[in-house]
Amino acid sequence: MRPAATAPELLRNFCIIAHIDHGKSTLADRMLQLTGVVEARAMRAQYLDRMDIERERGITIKSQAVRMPWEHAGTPYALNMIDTPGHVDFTYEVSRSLAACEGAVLLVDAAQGIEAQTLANLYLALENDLQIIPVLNKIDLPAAQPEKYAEEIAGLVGGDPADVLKVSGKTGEGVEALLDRIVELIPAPVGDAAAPARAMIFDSVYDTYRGVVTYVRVVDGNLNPRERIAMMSTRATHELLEIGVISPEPVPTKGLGVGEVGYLITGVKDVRQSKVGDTVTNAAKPADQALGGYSDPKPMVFSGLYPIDGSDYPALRDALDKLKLNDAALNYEPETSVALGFGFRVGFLGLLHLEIIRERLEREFDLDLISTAPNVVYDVVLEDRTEVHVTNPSEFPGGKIREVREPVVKATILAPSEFVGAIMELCQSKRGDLQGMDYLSEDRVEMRYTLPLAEIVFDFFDQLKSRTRGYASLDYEPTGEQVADLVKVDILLQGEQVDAFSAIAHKDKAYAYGVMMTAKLKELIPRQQFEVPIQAAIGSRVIARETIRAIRKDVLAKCYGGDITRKRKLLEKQKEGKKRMKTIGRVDVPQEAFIAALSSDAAAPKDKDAKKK
Ligand SMILES: Nc1nc2c(ncn2[C@@H]2O[C@H](COP(=O)(O)OP(=O)(O)OP(=O)(O)O)[C@@H](O)[C@H]2O)c(=O)[nH]1
Repeated sequence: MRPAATAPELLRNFCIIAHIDHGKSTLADRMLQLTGVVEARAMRAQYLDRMDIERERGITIKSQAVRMPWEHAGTPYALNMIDTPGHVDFTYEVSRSLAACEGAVLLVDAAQGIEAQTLANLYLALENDLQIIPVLNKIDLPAAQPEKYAEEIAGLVGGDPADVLKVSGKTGEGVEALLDRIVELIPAPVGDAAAPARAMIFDSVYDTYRGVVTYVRVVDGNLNPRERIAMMSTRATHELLEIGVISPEPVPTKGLGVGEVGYLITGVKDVRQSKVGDTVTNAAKPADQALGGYSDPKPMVFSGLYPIDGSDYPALRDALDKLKLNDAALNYEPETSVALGFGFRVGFLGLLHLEIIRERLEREFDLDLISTAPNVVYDVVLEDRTEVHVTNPSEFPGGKIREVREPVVKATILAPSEFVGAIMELCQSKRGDLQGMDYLSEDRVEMRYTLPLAEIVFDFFDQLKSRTRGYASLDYEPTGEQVADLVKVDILLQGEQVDAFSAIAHKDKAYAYGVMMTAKLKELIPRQQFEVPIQAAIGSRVIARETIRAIRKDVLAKCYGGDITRKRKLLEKQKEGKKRMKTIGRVDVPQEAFIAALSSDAAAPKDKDAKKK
């Protein structure tokens, strides 16, 4: 028998928000086990190895929203735990998950205290009017200081330090009390059961076997299997093939009512047809007004992706199309580069997103790629006030420019107070503006900066970590644009511009970029039969120059006389080598030189740790 919908007063929808590694997944696993959703025996095999389970069941579970039964004071409740990604790149995903909940468990490592993402997530939760349950985790650790951090948290969210729950996701201590607290404190969802159905899409994933699986939270009315539903933004209608809850596998139900969280399957094949933030309604009896949606995620960082082997171009296009099915935030357009041939200009949410996509393309689709140095988006206003949106440095307009605007972020840095000086120095060197500073306790400080996105995209996080011996944490969110003194630096080989190396830089840093790039290319490009000047220029003004001296490369020099076949072989080989060269003007540049120059320390994204999930 398929279960019927649950009454709203018996439902609790919550999420767990935490800084990376504070133990969210471990606590979630423990809850699944304590509520009997996953048996203790199966626990290890299944939940700690999510990828396997996804493959086995042929549905992408990712535990976006798991329903758990929990009895409190003799009454059976259903708790929906909604997953939120932890990294800054995906803040927009966090906020949409939060919109599906009434409460949040704010989880803090009892040995670490509050970190930057704890704050960022807490603010998002407060903006969504969620009931916050503060919890200290990992109290089993010898280094845990629950009393100290309970005070820190109480100072932040208000309330009595004694009310901060103390748990261990590892041993399970305190987790039952937490489940009880969720029932007691988090409000039951409210909605109009008699109104036309309205359900908010908070996630949608593509599954090879079942097509798109859409995760929804019902606000008003109800959705039932076999009826026709309509997407309110596009008016497209689909038949509801299956509807149900995840517990922990998909369980079809007789429908979903007010406040319920579950999944829908309609047989569409493209996540864009089931857009996150859209409202699902009943096609026969549609609602008048959509729920407040989310804004579309806007790509923040762009990079050119080119196959190393030009004949892989169609394969790259197919691979991107496939990834797009499951990632509505991925954007790309074909692009050609004199130096790199055919490829795509791809827009990402941030560097982590870029790295994930690149890695998936290489691993799952077996492609060898070059990616150009990532850049942010600039708005250039010309003298006649026309605006140009620049996603590729080589498109930066020449001629008279009135102003250039670049994206800025609001960054929050948390660190022990002894590092304040070091952090200020770093932020200053990155054109940061201190907005405010607060002491969370006597030895921990929160610093707020506005920084150009372009400055933190590269090695900011690495530098922050090294200057604070790993103690600082960082979070940031876009806050708009600012006018800045930016110029385009071109790199020229024998007077020919090489598009892949153009960069947009702040005026004070343009010279350094020019010197660095020309010196590096001098190392990488083999000597030619004529002299090759390498120049860096802003407009027509050359700011740096190196010269590769001429050489006559005679491959036959070593074979005197005789053997004609041997000579031929050498000449053949030389021809082969030439094929892998790109000719810029008259200069032959080996493919490897491009790869080496573009994946240099200066150009490569490095702040890896900033962004595990
Ligand atoms: N001693 C102890 N270790 C814990 C506890 N909870 C989690 N851990 C450890 O802390 C580390 C991070 O735990 P996760 O559950 O993966 O943390 P997370 O917040 O989900 O991390 P991300 O998924 O990377 O964001 C793991 O090595 C866990 O084994 C706990 O209660 N006690």
